[in-house]
Amino acid sequence: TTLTASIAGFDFDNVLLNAAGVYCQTASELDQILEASGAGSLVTKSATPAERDGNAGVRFAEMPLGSINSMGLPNLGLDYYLDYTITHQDEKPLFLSIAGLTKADNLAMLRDVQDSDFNGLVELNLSCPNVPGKPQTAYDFDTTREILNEVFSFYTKPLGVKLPPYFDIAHFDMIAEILNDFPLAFVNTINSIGNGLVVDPETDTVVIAPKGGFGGLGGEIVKPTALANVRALRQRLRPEIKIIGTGGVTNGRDVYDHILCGADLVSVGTSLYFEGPAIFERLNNELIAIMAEKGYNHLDEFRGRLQTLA
Ligand SMILES: C=Cc1c(C(=O)O)[nH]c(=O)[nH]c1=O
Repeated sequence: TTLTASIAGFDFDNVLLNAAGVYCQTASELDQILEASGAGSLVTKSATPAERDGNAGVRFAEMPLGSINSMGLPNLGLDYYLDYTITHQDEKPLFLSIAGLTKADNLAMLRDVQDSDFNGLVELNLSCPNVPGKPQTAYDFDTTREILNEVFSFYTKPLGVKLPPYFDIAHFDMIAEILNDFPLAFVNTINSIGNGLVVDPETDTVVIAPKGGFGGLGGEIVKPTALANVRALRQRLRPEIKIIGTGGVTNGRDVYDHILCGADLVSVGTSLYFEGPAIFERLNNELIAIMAEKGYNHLDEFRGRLQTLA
């Protein structure tokens, strides 16, 4: 059974990696993903130009069927993650995530990356839901088109975008129409479902401190939304634009379902947070077992082959 996939000429020896934000803040965490059996790649914590502390107080919590977070983009700054990825990019193809708080920051960081020795893939995060006062860029279609126009006027290395979940068929049409106009290597869908609210039944309070308890949802609970976004974008995007499926992965069947809906790679956030990097080997083994049951030897025998009912 082969679990290989490729994006923009990079060959991955298996489809799994971490979701940006999880197990990717420091070199020590990143090393654990890099060395984890079963992880085909890694993505760094979304970077801003300078180091950020992020939001104050309790900013992550487990909840039934998943997690809620309002980290507020804590990160060690672009140069830290550039250094890490440049140092290790010959071992595996790597993703560098950036999430500027302004268009100017995104463009400045991309110029730095363009002029650096980084030769991996950039994941431009247009979907951070947790910076107070900042909307999720990719819910603003005009701004999204404007940013991509400026990015591709100078950035020539492989680049993809991290998208928030959409919940309206017309929005799938609108974002796909924009993305199809650009030489994107991939899209990663979904980011957390923004601004959920969880109540602690013991204390009648919210469970995270920032933003009055509003935060991004991840884990099992988001799987149907994640699969819908993978499927809808696969059906609409040019085939050259690959898809990284993210959201709701807890077992091999979830990985299989993302691929069935059209994903080329699959990333794991909440479950990785709770189980640690050993999860990658378990997920690969479970995926292989499902493929064996169905008589598949290669992912492309079933990628994108979700059937509809007559
Ligand atoms: C980059 C910030 C993000 C954060 C965060 O740092 O709060 N949390 C998410 O669930 N998704 C993000 O994109």
